[in-house]
Amino acid sequence: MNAARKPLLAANWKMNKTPEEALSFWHEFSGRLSGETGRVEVVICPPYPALPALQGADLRARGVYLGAQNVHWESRGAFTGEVSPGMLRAVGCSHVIVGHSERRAYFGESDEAVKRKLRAALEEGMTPILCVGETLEQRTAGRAEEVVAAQLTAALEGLDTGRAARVVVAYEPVWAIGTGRSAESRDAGEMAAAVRRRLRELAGPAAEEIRILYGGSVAPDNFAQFLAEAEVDGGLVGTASLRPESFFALVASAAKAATAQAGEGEAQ
Ligand SMILES: O=C[C@H](O)COP(=O)(O)O
Repeated sequence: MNAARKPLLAANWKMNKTPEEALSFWHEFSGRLSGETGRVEVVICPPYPALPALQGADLRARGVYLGAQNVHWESRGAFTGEVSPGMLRAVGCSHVIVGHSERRAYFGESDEAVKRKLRAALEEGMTPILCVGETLEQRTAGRAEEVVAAQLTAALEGLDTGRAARVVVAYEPVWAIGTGRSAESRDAGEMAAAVRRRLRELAGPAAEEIRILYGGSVAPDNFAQFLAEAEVDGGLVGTASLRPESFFALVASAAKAATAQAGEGEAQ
């Protein structure tokens, strides 16, 4: 982490929780909050049908943001099953995940589609959380950095610096997602540093403002190690975000790390 960037923790519930279950989670989770959201940007990304229920709850009053897991790039039209950025805004979303590896792998989402989604989200004033990451095969072949750099280039090349600064990048090694096998924090730190280098090439000084998250089997017992890496600014969390107590433990851990870092900054 770096005191110059506010850490961000996003819950990606994937295809889990009805509106009722989402509200039940929120009541239990919010009951535990006591000021952590002043230090950490917390985002909850439920499935689409649960968005209105959470929009009607007191997330914003408690400093928590609402996000979506996907978006289409067009604003309206004959695109059966798709949802536009404006529609997400209308149900309270300020953030949206784009290019998650599950969307790339299971739904054929191309780099070009990811780029369009990212730009459409920015155009609507939303914060896109751009997911990048290599497969195990690519890592074993020593191509992890090259693959991630290409994904970043495809999504971000040509973006003006004002918009680029609003992007959040989530580095998620595909082999670590939902497997219980997280990356070693040192490897994640090295990949985050490689992401930052590529961002500098693509976005110049705006790169220093872009938060880089780690995702892939993040859990309360390993998260602090990732946050200790200089270029890791938070997490994109699947499984451990489904239970209020474990997601809160992650939020508390990030808030503690941010407080410690702010203290170090003041002491210098
Ligand atoms: O978006 C979240 C990631 O895919 C990580 O999922 P996970 O925490 O279940 O490994």
